[in-house]
Amino acid sequence: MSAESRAALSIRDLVVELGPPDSRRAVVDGVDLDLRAGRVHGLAGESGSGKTMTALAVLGLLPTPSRATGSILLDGEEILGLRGRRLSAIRGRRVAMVFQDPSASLHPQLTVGTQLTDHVRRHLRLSRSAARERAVDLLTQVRVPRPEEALARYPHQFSGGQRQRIAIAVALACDPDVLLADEPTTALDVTVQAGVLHLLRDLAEQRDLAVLLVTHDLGVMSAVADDVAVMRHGAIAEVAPREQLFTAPAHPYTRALLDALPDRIAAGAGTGGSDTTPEDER
Ligand SMILES: Nc1ncnc2c1ncn2[C@@H]1O[C@H](COP(=O)(O)OP(=O)(O)OP(=O)(O)O)[C@@H](O)[C@H]1O
Repeated sequence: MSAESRAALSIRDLVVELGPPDSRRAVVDGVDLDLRAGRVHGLAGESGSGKTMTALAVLGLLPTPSRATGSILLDGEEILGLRGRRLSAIRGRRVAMVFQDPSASLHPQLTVGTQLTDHVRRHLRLSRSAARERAVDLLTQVRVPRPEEALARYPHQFSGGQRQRIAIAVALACDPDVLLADEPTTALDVTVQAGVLHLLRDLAEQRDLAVLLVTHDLGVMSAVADDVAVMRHGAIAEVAPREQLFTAPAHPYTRALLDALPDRIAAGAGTGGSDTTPEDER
């Protein structure tokens, strides 16, 4: 625990090894990371550095065969190694995840309304009308235009940016404390990326949500992350507040990553964007 508020999620000495016991390979090798309520924590690093495996370990979603050791505390409670009902009680309810491809979280043959209301009715035991009200409220929060009408539509009837907003609404349906977002804007047009990133930033603040934003793109970090951890070869090379990381990187690897960025981003200008849904996402 630090002098500040206790971390919503605290990862210590996480080691993830993939493969059968006789040929295990460590892809995460001693990661320490604290996620705090109301903040966006960036996890950057090149492809294959172990960012996704770190996030998947939190939710017990690692590929098999694999082994994860260390500690992952959710509000002080150990969740690494949980299985069955104890894991289900956490996955999607207290810790939720959105992926690069929103289709991974959305059922193509169910309306948005059904997906949102089924989820909250099952987990929160709400009446049909209360669940519908909550679904409209969630779609409003993620800034999907005309939320009442959106409930009756199917995922393919929305643009990629809107689909990702809907996937975020589904992830937030049970009011989790922690949201893991793995490359949530990588598949989107540059013009709509900024809107989704700013949405994550606002949701963290408004809902007191701890967000882990996994991306290989430091430009994305410069737009929204409060703190940035840089990962390399399965370990954290450096963690720092965004400003500090961009202006005075301590680790040579971070400096090399920053040197490879266009000047506009390295200066901390970010990817721009606004708080509203851009017209071309509608
Ligand atoms: N299903 C899998 N089976 C075996 N090895 C895997 C599997 N998924 C990932 N790996 C390996 O684990 C290592 C870490 O991968 P991980 O996906 O965590 O990296 P990453 O930093 O998220 O990269 P990227 O940005 O490319 O997703 C890589 O060497 C990768 O090849």
